[in-house]
Amino acid sequence: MLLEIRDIHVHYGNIAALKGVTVEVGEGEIVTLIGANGAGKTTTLKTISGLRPLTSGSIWFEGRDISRMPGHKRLMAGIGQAPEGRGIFPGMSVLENLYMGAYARKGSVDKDLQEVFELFPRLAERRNQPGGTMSGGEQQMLAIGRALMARPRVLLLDEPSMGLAPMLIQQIFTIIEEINRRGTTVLVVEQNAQQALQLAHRAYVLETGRVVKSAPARELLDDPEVRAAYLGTGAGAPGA
Ligand SMILES: Nc1ncnc2c1ncn2[C@@H]1O[C@H](COP(=O)(O)OP(=O)(O)OP(=O)(O)O)[C@@H](O)[C@H]1O
Repeated sequence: MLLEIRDIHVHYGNIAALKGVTVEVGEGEIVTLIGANGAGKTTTLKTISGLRPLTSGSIWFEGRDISRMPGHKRLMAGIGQAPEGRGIFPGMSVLENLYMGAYARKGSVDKDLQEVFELFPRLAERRNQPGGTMSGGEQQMLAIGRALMARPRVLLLDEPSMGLAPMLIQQIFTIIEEINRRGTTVLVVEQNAQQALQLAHRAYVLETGRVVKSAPARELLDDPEVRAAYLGTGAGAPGA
């Protein structure tokens, strides 16, 4: 396994946000975590990238226990994240934002910049525009592009579809597929379960800090409980 999250418990003060979450991500896979608001999806990603400490359990990356490794070292080790709510630098240009993504890296970044511009032609067109004046969808592209500049082995994506129009959601998911096809492993957290399950190879369903199901994504698309709870197409719904 490239990334293994083993039975992690995470607290905010006295509140248990994760109560024993186990997730595995194999090399080359797209894995998705789906679940309702507050299920613990964002907390899981933040714990993997080192933004939240563990109470117990462990995280393994390329066979190494990284549970206590500081966040910046995890980034350098190959764990890249595009955070929820974009998190780009609003006063910096698109190009500067992209260069910031590569700050912890050695070597030339020209090839990576070229690849990001290939994936997101819109960023190339607007390379000199301040990041903060880009549209919501463009900022999402910029956040993903910036994360790719670090050349991650696994890319953590937090709700890439959030706040986007349906056409743009489709576009972002197609690009994530392409990023994966070019060799990057992806762990994506989504409320948009339908799209996420169509994109991913495998999926985990989180409920109040626990994994309640894990299966090939296609199977969950046909699972009556998942359809009722997350796809709005359960028994009695049109098309069920
Ligand atoms: N900074 C915080 N302080 C206290 N509690 C928090 C904090 N961040 C998250 N929580 C709590 O931890 C639990 C898990 O939250 P988390 O953000 O991981 O859920 P989520 O599945 O990503 O939800 P959403 O889809 O709404 O983003 C929730 O009960 C939330 O209220």
